Amino acid sequence: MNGRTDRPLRLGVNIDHVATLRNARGGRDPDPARAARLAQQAGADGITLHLREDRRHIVDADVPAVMAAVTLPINLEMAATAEMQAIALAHKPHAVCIVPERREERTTEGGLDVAADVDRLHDFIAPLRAAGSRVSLFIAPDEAQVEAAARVGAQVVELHVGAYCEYCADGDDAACDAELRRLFTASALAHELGLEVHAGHGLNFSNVGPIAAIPELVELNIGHFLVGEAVFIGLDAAIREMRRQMTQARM
Ligand SMILES: CC(=O)[C@@H](O)[C@H](O)COP(=O)(O)O
Ligand SMILES: NCC(=O)COP(=O)(O)O
Repeated sequence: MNGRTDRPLRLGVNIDHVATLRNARGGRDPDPARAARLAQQAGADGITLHLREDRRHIVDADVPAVMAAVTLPINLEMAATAEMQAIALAHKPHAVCIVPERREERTTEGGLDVAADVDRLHDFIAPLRAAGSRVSLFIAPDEAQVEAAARVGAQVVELHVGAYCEYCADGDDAACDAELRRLFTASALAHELGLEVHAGHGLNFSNVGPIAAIPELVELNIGHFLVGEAVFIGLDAAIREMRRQMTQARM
């Protein structure tokens, strides 16, 4: 699998888990808006934040605070609910990424089942697009889901790379390679259908290279690892190193 491409690859820094740490104690520190500012200074191309229905990390007030803190494009991740749609329409972020959510899950476990919800998602997306947000769907690298994403009017798909990251971490090379192939195939199909292709979830310094080499990808969203790594080397250094590895993988 050769990923040689001239297409630039953006890094969206997800600051959710700065809020996780803040919420562990209550109060204001550490401040996700400050993290977003620092990410911008370190060379991030965008800021991602996920306003979960249970507000376990990002809370409503973080959305305007982060938007005011940076000039970068904001990618608001959210479930396809009426409450979240109203919030997105009030703030009009650059991008809205619709993700599946279950309260019991520890983190986003899988992709959105777009194929099973075509009519509802079509109607849900239309006002977001009309308000000027680019609409992205967070999906598994599955051809039926990519085709459904194109049908419902999404402009972008973000491929969930969590399974690939887990197989690689477990040392299951066969499953890791098979998942990587699925990601290459889904990316090529999405691009062919006119969708912009992003990827994210669980990326770190050990697994980002093969993903960054997928030629159709134009954006990676990375958060949990970068916030964790910030404890050891600082957020600025963690973001710069991730950028370096992404660029290297692209060459
Ligand atoms: C959808 C997604 O992948 C991200 O939002 C990220 O994983 C951080 O949020 P959670 O850890 O709450 O899923
Ligand atoms: N959509 C994926 C994202 O924003 C970051 O995921 P993670 O790096 O926090 O797992």
